[in-house]
Amino acid sequence: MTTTTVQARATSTRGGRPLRICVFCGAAPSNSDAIVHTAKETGRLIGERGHHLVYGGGGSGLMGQVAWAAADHGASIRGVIPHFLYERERTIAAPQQELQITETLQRRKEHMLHSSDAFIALPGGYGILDEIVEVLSASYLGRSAKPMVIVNTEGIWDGLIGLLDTLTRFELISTAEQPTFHSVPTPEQALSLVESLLLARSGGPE
Ligand SMILES: CC(C)=CCNc1ncnc2c1ncn2[C@@H]1O[C@H](COP(=O)(O)O)[C@@H](O)[C@H]1O
Repeated sequence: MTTTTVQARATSTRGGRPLRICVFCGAAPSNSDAIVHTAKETGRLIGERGHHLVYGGGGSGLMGQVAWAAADHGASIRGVIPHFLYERERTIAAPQQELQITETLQRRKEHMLHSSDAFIALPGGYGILDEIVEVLSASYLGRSAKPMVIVNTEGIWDGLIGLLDTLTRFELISTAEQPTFHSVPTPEQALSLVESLLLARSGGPE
């Protein structure tokens, strides 16, 4: 499938407007070239495929890499950042974007959940862990049907996936309400999966 075809099909899934793809990614830079590459690739693909990036609003670390790559490839961007993190995560410049400053971290997550069509989680720290669990629990509790795809570069989410399996095995998580999330090795696969999932449910829940 060519990039052009994907873009045309993907944008048609939400009444002709770009897909709003929320990328969760760390504020730290990481010491792994593979992880940095994943961040840049994700931004590049979002721009090249004509999508709209929603992200944490910072210029630092992997977040900044995603945002700059997306901007360099023509994406429109919305950054969502709590007031108290603005100084810390904007010491390194971020690209041109529509900036939403929230009162709290909780409001940031609510805003991201509400204003995105799908979520892609990249490597990150406590913040990303918190954001992944937020989307999973919204799905588990039936409050969101939006797809989430985890990019498992360097196998960093293997532990989390194993933990969820363990909780399920001990029947601490109900299998009936299993939240749907997908784990893939590359940004290319993440974007293609998000596009096909949204295309399949075109006209489904916003
Ligand atoms: C699961 C857990 C103990 C969470 C507590 N800690 C946090 N909760 C929510 N957002 C955070 C937390 N720590 C950092 N963040 C923010 O989430 C974004 C990604 O952070 P991180 O690099 O994954 O870190 C950054 O904007 C960061 O400032």
